[in-house]
Amino acid sequence: MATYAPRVRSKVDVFISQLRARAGQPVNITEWSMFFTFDVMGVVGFGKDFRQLEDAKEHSAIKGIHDQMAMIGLLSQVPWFLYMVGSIPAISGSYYAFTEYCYRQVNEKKALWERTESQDLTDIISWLLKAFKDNDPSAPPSQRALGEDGRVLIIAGSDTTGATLANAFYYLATNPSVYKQLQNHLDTLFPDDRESFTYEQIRDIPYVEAIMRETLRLKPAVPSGPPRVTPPGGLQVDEVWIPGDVNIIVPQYVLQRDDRNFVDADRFMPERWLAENKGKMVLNEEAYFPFQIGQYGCVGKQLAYMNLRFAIVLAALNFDLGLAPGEDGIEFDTGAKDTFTLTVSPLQVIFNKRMKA
Ligand code: HEM
Repeated sequence: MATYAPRVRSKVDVFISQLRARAGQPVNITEWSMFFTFDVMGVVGFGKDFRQLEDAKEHSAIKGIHDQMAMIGLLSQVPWFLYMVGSIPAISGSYYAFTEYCYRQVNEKKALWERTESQDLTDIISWLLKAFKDNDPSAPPSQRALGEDGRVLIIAGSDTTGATLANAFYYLATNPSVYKQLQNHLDTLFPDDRESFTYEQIRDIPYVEAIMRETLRLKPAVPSGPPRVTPPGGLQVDEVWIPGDVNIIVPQYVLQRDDRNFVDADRFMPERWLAENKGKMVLNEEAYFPFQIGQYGCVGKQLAYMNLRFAIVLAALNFDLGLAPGEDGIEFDTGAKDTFTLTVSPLQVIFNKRMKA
């Protein structure tokens, strides 16, 4: 993870400088959050910069993924059908184009390795490629599976983190007292310099952690979670018997908003996660699992946190923010769709440069 920090930081710096250039004007923070997280995943996933932040527009390979997520959301309950549809260009359109793009990146890297015999292990796909070449038992079983891993990596890492960052900005813009408290806290930690801290210095700031946790509790980026299959002998859950080989889901969104698990469960209250309140406000921590748990739990959790920590801390140190005139946030708050990952609506936010205290 430590080797990713400078690359993530350099992308966050572009993100912040673009917000600075648009200070005082409405910014669609959903779009910019996605630019940021897709760019990061391109760089640390493939060693390929999509440069969406620099160009202020969506890369052609990524265009359309969000429309296609609707199809994925619907068909992921029938994985074999999704696989089949995803392979037919005429039906799957830009989803197919993105798949092809990812396969090409993996193939190019593989060819480069074969030509140069140098194995540059600075991005995630290179580790998978190395495992594949070494016939490691953990490796993807075929060239196609390797390409699929590349595709899944980008979608799983970018869409989720981008939606979470946009959600965090929504909560910060609509809860000014929380944002002020965050800024005061960070000002105390970094009184003289708002830019040159290390990742180590921001990786465990309780109020920042609380804001991320609370955002992921109310708006988990994979709201229903992937399906699981019951064991062949069936499964007893309290008084309910589920037969064997049945697909089930345990939706985070529902459990994480249940008053039996969290006091005032529908309200954004980051302070519930602070040590002094947790015992009273988090009634059942086992019901909190935005990254899922167990051996199939998200492999990218720490990378997601790194993106979010850098972006939230730098934004709070550099800007005051609020919803843009004419933006009430209602469509953003209520119109998000469960398309396997969470598809969020545009949100117009104004960032104003902070005066030096
Ligand atoms: C806030 C951000 C994120 C959330 C909420 C999230 C959540 C999840 C969840 C719930 C799963 C399903 C786990 C299971 O099946 O038990 C998952 C899988 C996965 N995540 Fe994340 N994730 C996030 C960010 C990332 C990042 C940054 C990466 C990049 C490395 C990543 C890579 C993956 C991969 C490769 C899988 C496996 C997908 C598969 O098996 O098809 N995720 N994630």
